[in-house]
Amino acid sequence: MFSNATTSGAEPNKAPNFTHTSKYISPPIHDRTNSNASFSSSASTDAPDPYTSIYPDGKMSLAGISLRAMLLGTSLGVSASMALFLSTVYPTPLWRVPFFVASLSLFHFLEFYVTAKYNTRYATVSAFLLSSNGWAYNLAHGSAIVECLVAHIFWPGQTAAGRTFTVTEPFFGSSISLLLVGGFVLLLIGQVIRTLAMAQAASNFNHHVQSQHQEGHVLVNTGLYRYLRHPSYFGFFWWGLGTQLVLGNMVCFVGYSLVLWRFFSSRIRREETYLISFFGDEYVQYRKATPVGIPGI
Ligand SMILES: C[S@@+](CC[C@H](N)C(=O)[O-])C[C@H]1O[C@@H](n2cnc3c(N)ncnc32)[C@H](O)[C@@H]1O
Repeated sequence: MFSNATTSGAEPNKAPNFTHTSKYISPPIHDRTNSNASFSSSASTDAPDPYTSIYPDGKMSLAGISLRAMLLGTSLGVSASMALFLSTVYPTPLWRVPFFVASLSLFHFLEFYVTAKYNTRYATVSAFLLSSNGWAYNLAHGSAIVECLVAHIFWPGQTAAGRTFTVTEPFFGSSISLLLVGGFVLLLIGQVIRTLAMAQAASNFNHHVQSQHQEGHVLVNTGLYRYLRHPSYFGFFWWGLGTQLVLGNMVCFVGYSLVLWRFFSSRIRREETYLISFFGDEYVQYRKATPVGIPGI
């Protein structure tokens, strides 16, 4: 589901170097009052380009961050409104598609927001996790939308979702299915646990698996980490399956289960090899005492 760009343990994440002196470093605030200093198209070549990164590695583009935040916020607002409209005013099972888009928008926004709040030095454009997951991730979500649309257009009333909500049933009709409730619960619990885990691990959390012990990286075994040894993966796994139950997708539910299980199984194996090399017996004992919460891992 994800490409090596995000999953590779070989490449430790590099935080932007704030002390680096380069022509791309932002000028002092008072210089910005001079129209030639930065935001004018006629700025000198030494002035930072407001549309590209003001940081040396190009990843912490403030323009890129604000653009993504605005697009995700817009997508969340529009799709959540559509889901509400299609489930109440004009009831159709297809409310599930905009609901899924709203969940995805919220997920990616929270990835960045929690990083910015609790692990600020890694709050780069890539912290949105929008592009680093690769084509397979986008294909998975695209397939989920297609399955839901195709199932409801060609086999209305025949799918797991369609049996629950026909076009004449209101959103909170009498026949809310266990699958739908289960999907909502998984999605909600998954999102909350993923977000809380990132906040609790704070600077010890990194979207890229670290292969070298960084200064200040300590073993987190309190909070959620006391009960689950990979709570953010636990959250992501169950959130992903929850989305497919809410969509009523049987094919993608099986596909997501297999792909997510394989992904987290191999990622956890690799991550734990590094964690044992960082923390030795302390991690071995922690691993023995603390479950993952994903079946078979
Ligand atoms: C994407 S984060 C995932 C953290 C954890 N696996 C989870 O699911 O919550 C990956 C980084 O977290 C670090 N990490 C994982 N478990 C940790 C722990 N218990 N304490 C400190 N760092 C941890 C790893 O070294 C890796 O660089």
